[in-house]
Amino acid sequence: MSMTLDIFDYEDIQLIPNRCVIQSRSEADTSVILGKHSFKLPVVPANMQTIIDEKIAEMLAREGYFYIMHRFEPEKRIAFVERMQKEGLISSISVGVKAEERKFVKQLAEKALVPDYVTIDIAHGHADSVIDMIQLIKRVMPSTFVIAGNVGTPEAVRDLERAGADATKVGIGPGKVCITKVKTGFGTGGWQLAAVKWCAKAASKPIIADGGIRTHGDIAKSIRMGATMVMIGSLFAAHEESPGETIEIDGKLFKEYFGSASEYQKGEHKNVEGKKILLPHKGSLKSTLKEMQEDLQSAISYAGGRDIESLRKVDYVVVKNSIWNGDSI
Ligand SMILES: NC(=O)C1=CN([C@@H]2O[C@H](COP(=O)(O)OP(=O)(O)OC[C@H]3O[C@@H](n4cnc5c(N)ncnc54)[C@H](OP(=O)(O)O)[C@@H]3O)[C@@H](O)[C@H]2O)C=CC1
Ligand SMILES: Nc1nc2c(ncn2[C@@H]2O[C@H](COP(=O)(O)O)[C@@H](O)[C@H]2O)c(=O)[nH]1
Repeated sequence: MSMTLDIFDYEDIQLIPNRCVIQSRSEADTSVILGKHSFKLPVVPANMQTIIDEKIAEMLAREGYFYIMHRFEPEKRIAFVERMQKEGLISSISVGVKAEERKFVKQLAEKALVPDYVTIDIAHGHADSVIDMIQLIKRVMPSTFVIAGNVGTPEAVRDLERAGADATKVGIGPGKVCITKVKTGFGTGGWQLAAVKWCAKAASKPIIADGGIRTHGDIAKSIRMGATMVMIGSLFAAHEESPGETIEIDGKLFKEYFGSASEYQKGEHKNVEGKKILLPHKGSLKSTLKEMQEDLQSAISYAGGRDIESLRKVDYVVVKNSIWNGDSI
C-alpha cells in the first residue's frame, strides 16, 4: 500500500481568516450535537482522576457542557448514574474491558439503569477486547451512545465503528502526562493533528480528538481537521475545583496532574505509561470554560461564519513550528 500523509501538529498550523459576517463575537454559536444532546462547547474534560470528579461532572451537566466521568472508582458508578438520572441530568461514565467491567455492564442493563453515554477507555483501543465490549454494550443497552478508544489509525476507526461504536476517540500518546511514546515507541505524539485529519477522513461517525491540546486555538484546529469534540486534560487541570492535591512551593500554589497509566493512578509500578507533573494553580474552572467559549466564538468570527460548522471549511497553511515565534501567553 502506498500512502502520502501530510505530517503536522497543532503548532505547525494556522487557519486563514474569511470575511466576518457577524456584528459581535457574542453572536457566534459554539454549541455542538453529540448523540441525542446538544452541548455548549465541543470540548470535554479528560476522564482522568485529577481532572474530573462527581461534583465537577454534576456542575458540567447542569451548565450544559458534555462530561465523561472517569472509571477509577468503579464501585461508585451505579449510585452516580442513579443520582444523575433522578436529577434529570445527563449520565456519562467510563468503563474498561476486563471481566469485572463486562459484569458491570450487564448489571446496569439488569437494573434498567442505562447511561446516556458510555466511554470505553483503554490505552490501545484497536483491540478485540474493545470490539467485544462495544458489542456487549450495544446488545444489552442499545440506546446508550458508545464512545470507544483510544485509536490512531483509520483502520481502527472503521473497525470500532463497524462493531457499533457511535464515536471514536483518537490519540495515542500525545498527552501532557503521557510517556507511551518514549516507553513503547508508538503513538501520534508530535503529529496528533495530522492523525485526527487522517482518522476523520475514514470516519462515518463523530471523532473525538484526545490529547495534545495546549492552547484554545487548538480546539478550532481540531474541528477544522474533522473532530466533532475535543478531549482536554492539562488545560483543565490545577483549577480550584480540580481533584488533584494542592502543593505549596516557595509560597506558590501548584496542583498535581497525573496520567491514568501512571503509578500514582495504578498504585504499583506495572505497565506504567504515564507520569505526574505539578501545574501552577489556576482560577476557577468556570472562568476557563468562559474564556474557551469566548476564544472559540472569536475563531468562528475569523472563519467568516456563525457557528462551529464554519470552522470545518477554512483554508489553512502549514508553517512548521511557527505560532509561538519565541513568544508565550
Ligand atoms: N490515550 C493514550 O495514549 C493512553 C491512555 N492511557 C490511559 O491509561 C488508562 C489505563 O489504560 P489501560 O492500561 O489500557 O487500562 P487497563 O489497565 O484497564 O487495561 C485494560 C485491559 O487491556 C489490556 N491491555 C492494556 N494495554 C494493552 C496492550 N497494549 N495490549 C494488549 N492488552 C492491553 C490490559 O491487560 P494487561 O494490563 O494485563 O496488559 C487489560 O486487560 C486508561 O484510562 C487509558 O485511557 C494509557 C496509555 C496511553
Ligand atoms: N499515554 C498516556 N496517556 C494518558 C495517560 N493518562 C491520560 N492520558 C491521555 O492524555 C489525554 C489528555 O491529554 P492532555 O494533553 O490534554 O493533557 C487523556 O484524555 C488521555 O487520552 C497516561 O497515563 N498515559
